[in-house]
Amino acid sequence: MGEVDPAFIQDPEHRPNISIIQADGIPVIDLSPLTNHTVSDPSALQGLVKEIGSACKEWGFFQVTNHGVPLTLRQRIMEASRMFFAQSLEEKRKVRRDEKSPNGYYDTEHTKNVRDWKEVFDFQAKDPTLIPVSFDENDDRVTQWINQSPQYPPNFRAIIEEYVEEMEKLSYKLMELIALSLGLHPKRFEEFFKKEETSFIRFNHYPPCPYPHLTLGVGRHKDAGALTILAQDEVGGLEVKRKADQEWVRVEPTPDAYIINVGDIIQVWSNDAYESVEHRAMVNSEKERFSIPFFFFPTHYTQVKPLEELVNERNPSRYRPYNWGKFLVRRKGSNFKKQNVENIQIYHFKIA
Ligand SMILES: O=C(O)CCC(=O)C(=O)O
Ligand SMILES: [Fe+2]
Repeated sequence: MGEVDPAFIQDPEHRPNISIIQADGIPVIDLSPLTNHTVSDPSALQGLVKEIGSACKEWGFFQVTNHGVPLTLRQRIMEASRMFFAQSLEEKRKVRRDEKSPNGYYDTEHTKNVRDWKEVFDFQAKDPTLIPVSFDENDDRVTQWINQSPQYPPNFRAIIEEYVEEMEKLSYKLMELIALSLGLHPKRFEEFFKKEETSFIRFNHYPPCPYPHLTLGVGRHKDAGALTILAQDEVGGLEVKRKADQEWVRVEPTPDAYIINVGDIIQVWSNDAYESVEHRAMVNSEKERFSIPFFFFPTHYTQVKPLEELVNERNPSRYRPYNWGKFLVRRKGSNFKKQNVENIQIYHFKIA
């Protein structure tokens, strides 16, 4: 093995610590009260809502069990992902993304301008997805992002579509619980997503890496959307920055659980009551690893700002409104290739 390409090397202060701390305490929340009661009967859900609220406040991350997503579907999609990535680079590049059409395969993603040790396949939940042409505030034109259909495995697209439907169902349930935990109407968030959400699903493949002390599968970052629902395989590697002491702690794989995290949009909607937490993925020198995050994103025309019910004179709004579609377009462009400027972040909209 030759020298590592410098594009992959993390600055010394961001390199992974090989002697990891086990995450004690990422809450595991049993969602079975949801299947036994409907959210229209909030009293039956009080305990659950409280657990969700504390997890969002104290960790920004939690795992859910009894979530209703069939295990067989999860196994099928994991297997399909393995089959897709096992193909030659030439085959995968037939469904490659480019700057204009950001869905499909690529292996050159950068997080904070350092290259990630991974390859990826992205697929929009809605096909087509409506999105602004550019991040220029004065440009009102809207375009469509469409999906690419890999030829192999043959039923990949159908499995993805079935799985995305389950991810959407779970996202809506979680948003209802989060709304209740903030004292809001359970359907408060629905209008931001219905029909024209910009959500997407990502297939991550982290090949074995001979330099696990220098590189990361995904560098430290916060998720920009509302919620992320992550399936990770049994290898493990996800690390979360624990709010209590700012230490990196590992989230151990749990076979049938999903890992949920609050994204930047919930941080803004809740006016910082719930914070989006930094996380990253380690690579492994021996084993390859697969993960599948679903990013629940609102409609492109959503103006993201703290909810009126959650601000008052004593707790004034901490953010200026921003347009989600413009934010997303700008973000996608900068993840695609190394740039010399910092990525757009929600703190750019923070009211000092
Ligand atoms: O693979 C993982 O465990 C995390 C991936 C992630 O954080 C992301 O894709 O945003
Ligand atoms: Fe992430």
